[in-house]
This record gives sequence, C-alpha cells and structure tokens, in this order.
Amino acid sequence: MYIMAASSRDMAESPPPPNKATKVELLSKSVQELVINGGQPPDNYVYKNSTGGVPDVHTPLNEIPVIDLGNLKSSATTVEEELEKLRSALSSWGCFQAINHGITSSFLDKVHEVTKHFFSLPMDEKRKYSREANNIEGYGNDIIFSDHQILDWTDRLYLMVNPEDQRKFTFCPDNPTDFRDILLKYSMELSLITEVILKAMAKSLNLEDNCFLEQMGERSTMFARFNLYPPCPRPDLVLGLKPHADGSAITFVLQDKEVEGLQFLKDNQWIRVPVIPQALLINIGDQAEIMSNGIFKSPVHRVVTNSERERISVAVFCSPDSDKEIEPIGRLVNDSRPRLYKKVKNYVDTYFQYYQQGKRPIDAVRY
Ligand SMILES: O=C(O)CCC(=O)C(=O)O
Ligand SMILES: [Fe+2]
Repeated sequence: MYIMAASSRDMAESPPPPNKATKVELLSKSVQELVINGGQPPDNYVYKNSTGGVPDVHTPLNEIPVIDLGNLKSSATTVEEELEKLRSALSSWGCFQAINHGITSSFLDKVHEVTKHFFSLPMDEKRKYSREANNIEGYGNDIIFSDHQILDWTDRLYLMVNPEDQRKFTFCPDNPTDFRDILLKYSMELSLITEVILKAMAKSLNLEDNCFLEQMGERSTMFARFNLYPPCPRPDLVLGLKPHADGSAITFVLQDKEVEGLQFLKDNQWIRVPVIPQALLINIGDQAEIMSNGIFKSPVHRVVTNSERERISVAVFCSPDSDKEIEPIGRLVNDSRPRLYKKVKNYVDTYFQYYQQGKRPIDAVRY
C-alpha cells in the first residue's frame, strides 16, 4: 500500500462524500482512456533517469518462498518445519506465496471476475465511483502532488473495508451486482488468514502467540485496492506501479492468473514473481517490520507493464487500529539487537507525508 493518501483518520473526519451525481471528475484521464487513444505514453508517465528508462525490465524468475498454510495449523505434524520456513521467508524476502490457504479457487476466480467486470464498464458508469480530489477512496489514478511526479500506468478502485463503521458504500460498485457481497466475503476470509499468519509469525520467533495480533488492536483497518494495468506501448520506459514498500502490517495480493508483472527487490536485484494459480502472494508491510524490530523485512516491490495484455490484481492491506501505538515487541529488543524503531501511532499518516517527499517512510521512525 504505498498508500498515497489521506489517512484513515482524515477520511473519518472529512465530511461525507457527495452523492454520486455530484462527484467531481477524475483529475486526469484514466490510463484505459490513454490506451484507447493510442500513441506514445504522455511524458509524465516516462522514466528518464540516468539508466534511460525502467531498470532491468527483463529480470530473473527466482524462487519466492512458498508456504503451505495448512501446515501452520498446530495439529499438523510438520508445523515446526513450516514455521521455520515462514521465519526464514519473512526475514530474507519479506514475502511468500501462500498455498492451501482455505479459500476455494472458484471464489478467487470470482474476485478476479468482478474486478474485471467493473473495469470493463463504460467510463461514465465507473465515474459514478470516482474519488474526490484529495482522497484516495474510490475510482481513479494517482493523486498529483507535483509537476515532476512520474505517474503509474494503472487505474484503481480503492475501498476501505474495515472497521465496518468506516465503509463508504457510495464508492462501492453496484455493478456487477455481487461486487459488494464478494468483497465482504473475501475480506472475512482474509481476516481469518491474517490471524493465522500473525500468530505463526509470533510462534516462529518463540514469542507469545498473540503479540503481533494485540498490536493490531480492536479496530484494525483493512483497505482493498483493485488494480487494472492496461497494456503499455513502452514497458521499457513506464512502470505499472513505482517501487515502494507497503505501509500495512500485512498485505495480500491476488495476482492475475495469466499475466505476470509484480517484482520484488532482493539483494539489489529485481526478481519476478511467478504466477502460481490459486496462491495468494503475501508480504509484510512497514508496520510488521517495526513490530518485529526489523527481523521481518518490509520488501520494496514494483509492477512492470507489458505491451500485449492487461493485468488485473487485487491488493488488500491489513493495518493496526490507527489510534493504537505500535512498537517493537519487548522480547525482540536486547543488547545484541537494540531497538531500531520508535513508538508510532497512525503510521499511515507518516507514510503518506514521507512518500510524497519521495523518501522511504519507515526511515521516519528509525532511531
Ligand atoms: O499489482 C500487484 O501485483 C501489486 C500491487 C501492490 O504492490 C500495491 O497495490 O501496493
Ligand atoms: Fe505494494
């Protein structure tokens, strides 16, 4: 979630959105419209750095760790082995592909289908859900902070899902008609998996089971971001999503089953994430790095474009209650591992300010 945006607190305090008929127009053309118009990507999408464009667009496919969530259940005979795999994955990569996660493939296909259906609606229909100028929630693309900003080749629909009383249904599509039900069901499934993972993270470090979960608080937040990356005529010069680490505690990415694009930075090299149908890509965000006192890594990642096919993904960001102070877990701070991060509340706010300045947000809370 390089969540470009007002924080959840700001959103809660801002006046209710106007009704659909009075929504403001999108700030800029959607990427879908740019593609229909053909031609070269506009200048403000183009990377013209010293390397002459997007670095290493053809990167190796490497072994992103795969974790079998079924093996993390305490009754499984292989639980210790899988916990060690999880610890190692999160401390070296900060991400893994989760298999055997309990969500059926037909349901994941549905999540993909409703997303595809929404993005294929006529522009006028999608614009009923447009975000407002300074808010992330709704349909749109990058918020423009400066003239020098390089934009992402993606259109998105961004929705707050939890806490329940913060949902703004004016932004949630009623076309397709089952969009809302599918999103809510998906979010419930992911909440269950979040609990399993946060407990397993604690166990893998020999900590008390609930120590990560407790920091999430009673009103943990969940945002869903539906991403459409249209084909791009210049994948060598344009990125689908610029390099970032997420501001969440934990992020789920349902990838496109047919089109790759996500890459993680590991040991200074961009590594492609292969598509494993029905797996969920899970990565740690900055807030879990803070809680783990830097043992688990919040990885930098990006999305590249391709000239042939559109790509659809759904990212769900789970973060602590914005009123709850988080900090490194006491037992992970000792003489050999000094406290690396300060206490922080509403990290998403800090994240946004730093992101806007082109800095890595987690540096703001480092000692
Ligand atoms: O589209 C993807 O595969 C990744 C999306 C992502 O990293 C994000 O939305 O923060
Ligand atoms: Fe991300």
